[in-house]
Order: sequence, then C-alpha cells, then structure tokens
Amino acid sequence: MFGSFAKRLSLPTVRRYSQAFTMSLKAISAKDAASLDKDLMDMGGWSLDQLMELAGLSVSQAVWKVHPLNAGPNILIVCGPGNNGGDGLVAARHLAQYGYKPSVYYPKEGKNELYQRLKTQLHNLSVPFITDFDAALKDTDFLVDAIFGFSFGGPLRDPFGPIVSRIESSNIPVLSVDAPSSWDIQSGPPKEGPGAKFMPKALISLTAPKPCVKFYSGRHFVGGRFLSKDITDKYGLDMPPYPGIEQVLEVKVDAEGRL
Ligand SMILES: NC(=O)C1=CN([C@@H]2O[C@H](COP(=O)(O)OP(=O)(O)OC[C@H]3O[C@@H](n4cnc5c(N)ncnc54)[C@H](O)[C@@H]3O)[C@@H](O)[C@H]2O)[C@@H](O)CC1
Ligand SMILES: [K+]
Repeated sequence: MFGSFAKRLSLPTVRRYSQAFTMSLKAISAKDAASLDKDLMDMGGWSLDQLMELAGLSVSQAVWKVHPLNAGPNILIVCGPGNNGGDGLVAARHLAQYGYKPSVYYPKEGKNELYQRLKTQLHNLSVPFITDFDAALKDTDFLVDAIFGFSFGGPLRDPFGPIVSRIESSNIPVLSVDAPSSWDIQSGPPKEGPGAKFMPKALISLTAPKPCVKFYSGRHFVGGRFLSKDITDKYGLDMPPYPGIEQVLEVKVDAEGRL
C-alpha cells in the first residue's frame, strides 16, 4: 500500500543558515500531489483552510528571505482561480502584517467561499485589489506569482496569457508559488509563447518539488510544513529538515538540475 511514487532529485544541497549539507529531496508528480492533498483532508484530519494557511505563511516567509522589507515594500500578488491563488491571498495577509504594502491582482476569482473569506480579511487590512495591472506593475518592487500550481495543464487560456507575458517582460523580481505559472508541471516551460522565457528569481515548492524544477535555475525553497511520517512514507517523500521554527527551507538542485 505504501509504494514509492516519487522521483529522487539528485543530491540537492540544503543550506541551513551558514551550515551547508547535502541531502536528497524527491519530487512529487501533479497526480500524487493532488492525491496527497486529498489524503490529508480525507484521512489526516486537515481542512483546506489549515493547509492553505500554512502554505501561504511559508510563501510570505520566502518573500521575506528573498526580498526583505528594506528592499521595497510594494508587493504585487497575482492570484489565479484555484488554491494556488488562495495561497497568494493568505500570503498577502501575512505580508501586510509584516509591514509590506501588498496589493492583489485577482482577475478571475475562484468560486470557493474560502476565497471570499480571505478577501474579507484583506479588505479589513485595507489591502487593495487592483484592476489596472499595467499601472500596478510600474509601482511594484516584487511580485508573487500565485496564478497556477500543480493543477495547471494545457495552453494558457485568457486572460492569463497576456498576464504571464507582461510579468515575463518586466524586470520585476518574482517568487513563484509551487511552480512558475505557464510551466507544465512535468515538462517545464512551454516551447514558445507566454512563459517560454519565464524564469522567476525564486520558487517555493509546497510539500515537495514538482518534476519541472529540473528546468529551474533560481533560488529554490520548500515550504508547507504539514507532512507526517505516514504520508512521507506513502508517497516516498523526504521530510525537509526545517530548522527550528522556520516554515521554509532553501534547497539547491545540483548544477545539472537533474532529477
Ligand atoms: N499539499 C499542498 O501542497 C497544498 C497545496 N496548495 C496549493 O494548491 C495548489 C493546487 O491548487 P488547485 O488544485 O486548486 O489548482 P491550481 O491553483 O494549480 O489551478 C487550478 C485552476 O487553474 C485553472 N487552469 C488550469 N489550467 C489552465 C490553463 N491552461 N489556462 C487557464 N486556466 C487554467 C483551472 O481551471 C482552475 O481554476 C498547489 O499548487 C498549491 O499552491 C495549498 O493551498 C494547500 C496544500
Ligand atoms: K504559481
């Protein structure tokens, strides 16, 4: 029953503060990532709210590490219609609490009532929901790509093609949540069109890296500290050695970026 579904990333180096040590981390396919989520909720006693809260908290901490407050407070969080977008909404709330000035671009809102509650929380913190994306980009110091995660598939449908193109052609540093949006979860960046040249400055993989990280060459974090041993055993994953109270851990795939 507890088969190993995951592939091994070859010898990523895990940086732990100033200590560097080597470990192996395994990737999880999109199908297994969805199944793992379901297991956590159906059998593990978790609710989606809880998972999203921890995921979004990790995203906010990764922003802090890549783009500390003194590097510029204006963070634009671009949210998609699914749970990846939900992680972005949670992260926006934490970033506001840390003293950043986040704003959210949410061009196609998800239907889940959870997203509406997250929106209410942001309204209560006076976090703006912008509609003029081009104008917002001019005032943005750092961008969080929470458009699509492991359920993305196929060519980008509107309005997201032009949105990804604008992000790609801007010089704004980006943190992508779970996967660079527009990238196939298995086979990485599209050969042409929006996203073909998209290489975010940073990526946070939630739970475990997805296979597309072998095409990725920026700073890479893992987050989403909700795994238990039965789940890591079932999916053949590693428990990331998060130091102390940290919600994120920076990892480095080897120079060839091989899985
Ligand atoms: N265990 C975990 O790792 C957790 C993951 N979470 C997040 O949940 C994400 C997965 O969420 P979902 O399954 O809701 O899916 P996503 O948020 O990845 O995307 C689903 C949405 O994207 C749309 N979409 C898919 N392909 C498209 C295309 N080609 N063009 C336009 N729209 C497209 C779908 O219609 C759907 O609305 C993860 O990547 C992660 O960010 C957390 O929220 C909860 C815990
Ligand atoms: K993303």
